[in-house]
Amino acid sequence: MRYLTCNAETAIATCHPHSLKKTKKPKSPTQAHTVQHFAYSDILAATNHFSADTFLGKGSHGSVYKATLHGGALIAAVKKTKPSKEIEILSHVKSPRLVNLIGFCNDRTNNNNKLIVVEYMPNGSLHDLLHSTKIRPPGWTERVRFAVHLAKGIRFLHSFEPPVIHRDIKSSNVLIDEKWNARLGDFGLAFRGHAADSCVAPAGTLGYLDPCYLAPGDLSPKSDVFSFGILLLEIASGRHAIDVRHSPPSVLDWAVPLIRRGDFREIYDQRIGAPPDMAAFRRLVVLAASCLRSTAERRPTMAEVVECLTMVRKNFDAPVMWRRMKRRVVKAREDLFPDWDRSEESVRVVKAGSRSCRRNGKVSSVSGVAYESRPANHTVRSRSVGPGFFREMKINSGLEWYPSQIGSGYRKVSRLKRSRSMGFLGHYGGEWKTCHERYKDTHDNNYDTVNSMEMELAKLGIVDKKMEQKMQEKALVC
Ligand SMILES: Nc1ncnc2c1ncn2[C@@H]1O[C@H](COP(=O)(O)OP(=O)(O)OP(=O)(O)O)[C@@H](O)[C@H]1O
Repeated sequence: MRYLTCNAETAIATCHPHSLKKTKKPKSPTQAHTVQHFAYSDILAATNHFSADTFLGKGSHGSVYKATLHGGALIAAVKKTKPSKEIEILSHVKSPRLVNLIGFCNDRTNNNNKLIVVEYMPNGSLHDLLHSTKIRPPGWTERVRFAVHLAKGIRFLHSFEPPVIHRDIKSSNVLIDEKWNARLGDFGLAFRGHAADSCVAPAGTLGYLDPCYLAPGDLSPKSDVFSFGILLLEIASGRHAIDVRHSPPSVLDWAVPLIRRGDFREIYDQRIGAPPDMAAFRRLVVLAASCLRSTAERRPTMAEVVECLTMVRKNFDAPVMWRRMKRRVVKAREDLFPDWDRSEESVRVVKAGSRSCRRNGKVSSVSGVAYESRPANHTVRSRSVGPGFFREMKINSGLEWYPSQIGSGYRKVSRLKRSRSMGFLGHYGGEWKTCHERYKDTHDNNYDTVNSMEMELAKLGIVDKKMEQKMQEKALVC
């Protein structure tokens, strides 16, 4: 993809070179941080004379190389940059959500140019992750996580007074660090100032460029919001911003009518299957559509985008959290009671009550899906359960035998007090016992609440703080 205007000299704003001031105290230091001035000979040595084995990639301004500096203590990326405000801007902004500047060096091959040394991102770009056919595309949790990281990075830039406007938000400028966090890089087109100060030609990348940004005076942080909206659609659908193999080629023209019609299932990336929470996915793409509104003023601010995405992320994470919690509790119980007869075990997890379930007259506090881990020779199944099932369970409080409604044989169930409750029954000493009862027997402790077991596990460090809080909220039934 090419820049609409890629003459960096004209594209970079130089109108107001006053220092940056932040309106809100940021989490990370924002004062001009130490920028190292490297000797050209050091860069040559660090990149092995810009050899092919240190080559990382090629952009429209030149190649990027991996550099090993300070005797191996610092790994960085070195790239050529045209005369621009990139170094000045980057030296004032530093955040874990950005590819930060380490230093620079005068380019001996062209005195007008500089080589900039930035943090090395070992896991490539978001563009490669989403579109490469050689690797497995990232799953939903990762995608939403990347979107939140990126939104926070842009919010950070916009929170300056005057704001920093990136102007080139796209998946190839989002790089992934060693901890698999997404960071925004390439500030070659970045501008700081207000629209009125802008005297530079509109610039950006086709497919991501705000249609409202036609003249220098049109520039605003909302142009970044628009590009971020395109990127959100790219993350959700796995489609390129512009792909001539599709009709319409633009992800915007394809997805927005589908969102308007409520055809959300058409949008998600089919390569990774349906999102774990369709309602959260709907919120994600509706947020993308609001970032793409044709009137810039009607688009949300990046602070609002972060708020919305954070909520979406919680919904996406919830099913994963539950699976992880179930695994941890099972493992913890196995560690504590090695003699537990797993083949006789019955595990029931009931997920959160859905609105449709309530509407259908099913049990109000329990959803329609139950997951069961059956005795060893049975496979794990899920099925819908109606009100009758739970009515009976309410009457028969405590532990009861229940005829199996799927397959043959009997299973043990525990009383379900609340939605999202989970019960474990084990066969021990000829009796069915909950892990809580078993624990009481073993340790002769007087535990009076169903949460005590989990609290104990937390004390042992088996369950982390977050999990502990979650379990207290949800009151596991043992
Ligand atoms: N800090 C970095 N760490 C690791 N790899 C990097 C880093 N910066 C860039 N790269 C790699 O180099 C490639 C080229 O980067 P560059 O920013 O010059 O261009 P681009 O963003 O791909 O395209 P354009 O210049 O058109 O915006 C990237 O795709 C990426 O794979």
